[in-house]
Amino acid sequence: MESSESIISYLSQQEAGEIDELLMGPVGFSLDQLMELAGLSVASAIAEVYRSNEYNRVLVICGPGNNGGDGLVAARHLHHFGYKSCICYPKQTSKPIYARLVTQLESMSVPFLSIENLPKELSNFDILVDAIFGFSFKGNPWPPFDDLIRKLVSLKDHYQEHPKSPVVVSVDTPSGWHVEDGDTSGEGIKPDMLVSLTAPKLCAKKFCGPHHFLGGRFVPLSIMQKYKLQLPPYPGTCMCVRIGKAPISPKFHEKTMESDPFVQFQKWHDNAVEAGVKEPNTMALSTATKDGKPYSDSSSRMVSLKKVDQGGFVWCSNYGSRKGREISENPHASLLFYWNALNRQVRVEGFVQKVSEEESEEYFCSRPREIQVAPAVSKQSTVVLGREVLIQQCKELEEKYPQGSMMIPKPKDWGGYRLIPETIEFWQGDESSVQMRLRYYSQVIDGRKEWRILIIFIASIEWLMQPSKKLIRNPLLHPHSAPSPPPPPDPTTITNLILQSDNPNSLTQSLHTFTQWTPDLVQTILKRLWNHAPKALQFFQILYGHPTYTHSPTSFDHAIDIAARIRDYKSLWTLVARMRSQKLGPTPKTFAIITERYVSSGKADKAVKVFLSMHEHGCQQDLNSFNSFLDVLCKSKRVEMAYKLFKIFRGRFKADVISYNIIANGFCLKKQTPRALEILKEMVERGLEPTLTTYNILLKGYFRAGQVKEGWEFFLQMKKRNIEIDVVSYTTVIHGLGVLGEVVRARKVFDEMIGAGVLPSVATYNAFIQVLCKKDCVENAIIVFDEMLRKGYVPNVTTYIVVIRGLCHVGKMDMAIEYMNQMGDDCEPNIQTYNVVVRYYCDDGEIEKALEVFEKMSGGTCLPNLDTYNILINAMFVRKKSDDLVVAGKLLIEMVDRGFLPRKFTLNRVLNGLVLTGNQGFAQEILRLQSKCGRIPRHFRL
Ligand SMILES: NC(=O)C1=CN([C@@H]2O[C@H](COP(=O)(O)OP(=O)(O)OC[C@H]3O[C@@H](n4cnc5c(N)ncnc54)[C@H](O)[C@@H]3O)[C@@H](O)[C@H]2O)[C@@H](O)CC1
Ligand SMILES: [K+]
Repeated sequence: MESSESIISYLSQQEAGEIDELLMGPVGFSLDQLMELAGLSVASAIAEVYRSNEYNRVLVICGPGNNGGDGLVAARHLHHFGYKSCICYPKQTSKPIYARLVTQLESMSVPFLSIENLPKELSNFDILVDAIFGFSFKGNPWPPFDDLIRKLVSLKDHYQEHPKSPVVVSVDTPSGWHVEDGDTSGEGIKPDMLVSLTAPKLCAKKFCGPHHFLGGRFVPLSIMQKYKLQLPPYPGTCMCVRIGKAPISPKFHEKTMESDPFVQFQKWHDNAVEAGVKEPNTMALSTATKDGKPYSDSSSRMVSLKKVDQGGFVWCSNYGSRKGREISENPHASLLFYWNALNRQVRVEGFVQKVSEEESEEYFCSRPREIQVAPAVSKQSTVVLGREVLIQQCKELEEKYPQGSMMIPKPKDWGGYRLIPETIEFWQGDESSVQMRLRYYSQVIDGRKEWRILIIFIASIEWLMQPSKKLIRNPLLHPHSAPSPPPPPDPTTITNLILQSDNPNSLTQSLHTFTQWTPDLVQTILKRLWNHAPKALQFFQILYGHPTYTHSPTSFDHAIDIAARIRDYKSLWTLVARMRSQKLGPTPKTFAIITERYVSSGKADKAVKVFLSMHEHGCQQDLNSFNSFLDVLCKSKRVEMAYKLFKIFRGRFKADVISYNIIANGFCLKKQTPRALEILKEMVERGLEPTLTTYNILLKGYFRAGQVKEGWEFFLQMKKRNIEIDVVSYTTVIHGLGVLGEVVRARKVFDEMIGAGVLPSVATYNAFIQVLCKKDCVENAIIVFDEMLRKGYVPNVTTYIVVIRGLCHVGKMDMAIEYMNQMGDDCEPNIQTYNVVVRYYCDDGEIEKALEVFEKMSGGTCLPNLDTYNILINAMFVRKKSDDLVVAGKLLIEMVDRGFLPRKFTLNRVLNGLVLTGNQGFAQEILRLQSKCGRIPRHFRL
């Protein structure tokens, strides 16, 4: 046995065996006892590092010996700690001790999975516990353990680039490693955590994962002495102790933050202590005079944190000091902690109160005597006659209150202060360019203080604007080198900055200082903010005031569309006026957007007025704008209104074949093919020739109206009359036949078109795949999808949606998600894709998974829309849990915040639910929200 440089002993295989025999011989332990304690320490160590709310699903893989037994015990404790344990125990022994462990787990309904039933990828789990082999392992692992170990190895390879892969925790030794020489091949498992039992084995020297713990708190002094064991002491009542330092700067992610800032502070403080930060309690205290102007009338100094609890942050001081004086005239102060080793900072702002006299008394008594003396003699911040005088005073005090006799009394003007925080902000430095601050701020709701969280991404804009610091060169030193180009602007970073900002002034400043705006960049950002209309409009407005950048007509159209979508007609017309004053429009396209939005919000009459008044805004109506407007009306099934208008104005605008096609299409959409035919007859009578589009419209009309026979006849006629049938005609027939249940015929047409010299388009494939999903089976749809890929087609978002929906529909959710994950950069999932998945998860009662997808959307480039919110809110009533209703309430608040109007029914349902489950306070908040939406219920009382 040898002791490492950091006073830890490592055991050889033989020593481990000997100690084992001693423990169960002369020392008097039974095997059950040792195993119980070992398993408990493994579970405790896991719980210390991997919290059950982030890492919940655990698979414990148990080997044939005692190491496996430890695993069984650990699984039981983890279950009680709130984890979801699963066991894989392929070589169960009949020895009673193991049989009992198995019975215990079975009685708790902990599932046992056979090797065959293990998921192919172990990535379904958050934690994999390797309890396969311990210190008695020799040679190479035999089946089936060789395969299991290989799985653990390849998992690490496969998931190296993936941020969320399961962590591997090895019990006593990493299985497959030589007990003394470690991972000699270099191809063994690489656990993230090792829990050494009794004492680390020699192989543990080679462990280089982030978490090494020692467990098995049962070694008596006799064994310690006999083997000269040097081991770290177990703190307090802990079953395990960390060996070595905690990893520096664990990843900082908003999802892992606590909802209570005091709990979060404690967590970071603990990390600082574990990481060996020298003075984790030291903080800078800043105070100010009454009208505290910065620099002149404020002051900072380091003080030591005495205590932190839900009441606030406490430190002690002389009340007569400068800080004391400043606090007495201005109770606002701030604290700043900086934990260098972790690159973390916490800022606390709030106001300060003196603690009670008793509390101060208590703090004073708890101080070591040497520190009691100083405040007792010093009058802080007053001039002392000399060092000697002070030393003399200390001496006198010591004589007056000799050690061990009377206590030194607390000086009158010494005591504690408590800062009651209003905001607490956590910051962690990061390698990446986007850094995050998390700010908690308190709000009083119904007399109760509640914490809200604000996530702020920083360094983004400045970083975008300047060449990175490393690139800055002194032009005098490098006269010939071209200035480094600034890094390309990143729309995601800017979008996040806008989403997270709660301060319009600083956002304006950031966006204005950036000078490289282009219409493309602005449009990308507007698109990303599509489902957060208020933010999108704020962004547009800020850039409208930009010193050098001017919006393009397309950006104006985007902004107008967004304003119209949330029915903010005032902003809409302001934007139109601005467009005009800048001589950028409004264009016919602008009016197409405006009229479409009016029509879709049920204001068709208003839309007509807008169309007829276009010229008053400086945009003359013409045939194109007339046709566009007719199309808007027809597509929203207002064909009668369109037809009336058409009859009035066809002379004025000289209606063409496109106008007639639009009206005919309008009737087809309403399944009125005879009316469509009438219109077309009229057209021919007026001397206008039908085009291929005209025929395709009719063809589609027949199928839409369910007239398969007529549709088919018409198709044959088209062929017969030598009309050059195009890919649209074929796609229409394939889709039409298929949707009406004629899958075999649809397939025949699909096969036939290539023979006829017409190549299917992606739309044709989409139509066919959809037909197969709906009327045949999803497996066949996937065959066609694969064929499409093989032939070099690039599927689009619709293709994926169709396949994903098909899979969801038959309950193959995992596969659907796989397809969604396959969608590349050029074809990212859009809102419809997400909504399909969210909807099916909700329908299956998998609310958590639905919320997980929702979270992913909220944090990504595709924000949720009205449908997403409606689907999720409705799902929150299924389980009849009061927590779910709170989530529903939060979703409501968020959707209104983003410019979506909830239905009255939805609002009332959530309100009722909250009241019935005793959430009156929150219900009040929803009620306020309701008045904000202008939808106050008539018969509602809290
Ligand atoms: N202080 C101690 O001695 C304690 C030991 N405990 C645990 O007990 C472990 C040691 O237990 P065991 O001695 O039962 O042995 P292990 O659990 O290390 O495993 C040995 C088992 O694997 C089999 N085996 C050995 N080499 C193999 C190979 N190449 N391929 C396939 N199978 C192989 C053996 O037949 C035996 O069944 C420790 O690592 C620790 O986890 C704890 O339960 C409690 C206290
Ligand atoms: K192991």
